[in-house]
Amino acid sequence: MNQQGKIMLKKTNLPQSSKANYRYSPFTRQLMIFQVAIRLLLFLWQDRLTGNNSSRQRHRRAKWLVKKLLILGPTFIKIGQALSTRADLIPLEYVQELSLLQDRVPPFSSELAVAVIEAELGKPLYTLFRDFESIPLAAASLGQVHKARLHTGEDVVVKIQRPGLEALFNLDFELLHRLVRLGNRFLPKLRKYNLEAIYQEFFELLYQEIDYIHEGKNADRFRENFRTYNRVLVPQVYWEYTTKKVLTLEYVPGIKIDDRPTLEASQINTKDVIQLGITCYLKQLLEDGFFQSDPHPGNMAVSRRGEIIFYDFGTMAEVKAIAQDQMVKTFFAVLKKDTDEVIQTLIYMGLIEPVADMTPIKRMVNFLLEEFRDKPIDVRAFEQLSGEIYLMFEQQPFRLPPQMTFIIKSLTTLDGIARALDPQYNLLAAAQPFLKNIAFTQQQGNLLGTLAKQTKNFIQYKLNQPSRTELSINRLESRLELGELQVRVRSLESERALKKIQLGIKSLIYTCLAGFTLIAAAILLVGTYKQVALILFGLSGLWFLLLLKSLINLAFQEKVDKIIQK
Ligand SMILES: Nc1ncnc2c1ncn2[C@@H]1O[C@H](COP(=O)(O)OP(=O)(O)OP(=O)(O)O)[C@@H](O)[C@H]1O
Repeated sequence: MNQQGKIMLKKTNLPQSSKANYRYSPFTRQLMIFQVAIRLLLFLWQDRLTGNNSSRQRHRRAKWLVKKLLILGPTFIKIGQALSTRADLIPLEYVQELSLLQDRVPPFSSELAVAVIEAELGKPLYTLFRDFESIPLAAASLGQVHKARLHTGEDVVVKIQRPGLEALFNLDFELLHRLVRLGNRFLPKLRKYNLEAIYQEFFELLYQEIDYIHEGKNADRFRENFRTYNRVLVPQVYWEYTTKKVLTLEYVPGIKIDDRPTLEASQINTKDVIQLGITCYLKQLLEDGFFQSDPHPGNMAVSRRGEIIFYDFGTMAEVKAIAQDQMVKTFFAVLKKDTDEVIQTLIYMGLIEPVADMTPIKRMVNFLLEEFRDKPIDVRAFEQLSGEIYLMFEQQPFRLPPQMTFIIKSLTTLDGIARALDPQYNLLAAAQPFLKNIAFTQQQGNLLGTLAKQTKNFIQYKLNQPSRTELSINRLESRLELGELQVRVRSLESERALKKIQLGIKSLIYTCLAGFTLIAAAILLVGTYKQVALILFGLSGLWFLLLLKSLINLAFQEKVDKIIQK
């Protein structure tokens, strides 16, 4: 505080947002959003028409979209980031490009930050804080974090929402809803994607993120869940300095969790950090059913004493927690690659919906168990899996519950962090302490019984492991049984063949119509009906165009078939 009792605000050197308030007229904003949507649709239509649907082209289009989302600002940056976890909704190339979409939004000025604090807390800044650092510790698309000190001497961080953000969200979501309704009305092909449900999902998700009271409550719940873990730190919330747009938290500094050189220089055992990180995540997911759905490296840090600090509780997800003996059973089911048991647990947790034909889900879980059990999780392998799903569900879109996609994304992110710390690490080995912890700290007879039984079964299973030849025959057998590969592929093949026949017949009809109208027009032209002849010429032109479109579709279909057969 300076002599006049006012806090001096140093000017920040960081570039500041020119459009800090995001005030647009509804008309201008509608124009901006609709322009991007229409251009994207036209690009996609053009690619489809010209058969230019290569992965390179999709990357090009996705890069263009990322640029536009950045220009459209916070709402769209957040939607893009949320979409980047949805390999079940959008093509892989878009997933890859959108996952590079960072909150590269310049910070807003400290004067604006102070104005928000004073308006929200209803008091001048100097009565609230003894010190307030004008240069933010971090700035993202939704808000920025400033360090401050209370009059009682405690160091805190103040997270301030970007001015005008809520109004922008309201306007953008209203316009997006309008777009969804228009799409459903005029583009019937879009209906099968159930855009309304996707819109609702994103709407709820993003509105939660701009309510800091909600975030503070999440932080309290998370801290309570980890109260017996003395190596986990969750900053306290200062509720008297918190509103929907201002969140004041205890200042808990740390080293960024993936910063291996600094961790090693501070003599922190990185293997220990990995084990603790995995244990914390498994606990969140399995024991509490309440987990951080976006555990990126900025949301976790390590204290000088090796404790893990969690920041940011804006995006928490919930699943049904499972009983501990079920957890042990599932753990062994993963070890034994028992697809059915794993699926039963996923259904119970609400992560998979039981449907009549569980074949694709079984294939997916089987693939995951094969791919990831003993190896590091590789995003590319997940992409390969999504590729298979895309192929199978070309005609019938397949949606995973959002929680499942959060878990997959979280696991791949955590895996990336763990590998940055120790390239040799193994997920299952790192998960052992968690299992031991639940088995031996609770001392429940029931649980120990399950553990003993499962261990005995597992040893028996290991002893009865078939030879390599038997194993490959079994695998072939189970693949046939699981995927009913031949039957399904043939059914897709026959659907594609049917589509080609339809296109062939269409082309034939258009050829006949074009030929017939052209001849009729030529005959009438030499007679007295010149005006009718002109109309018929125009009509034959139209048939030619439709013929051209159907031939292009046919060529496109041929190309797709060739790619699939490769
Ligand atoms: N309690 C805290 N103590 C110390 N530093 C903190 C604290 N909370 C946040 N930070 C710092 O601020 C950064 C951003 O915080 P946080 O993730 O909560 O903000 P955000 O606006 O939600 O960002 P994003 O959306 O990118 O995750 C953290 O990475 C951390 O460096």
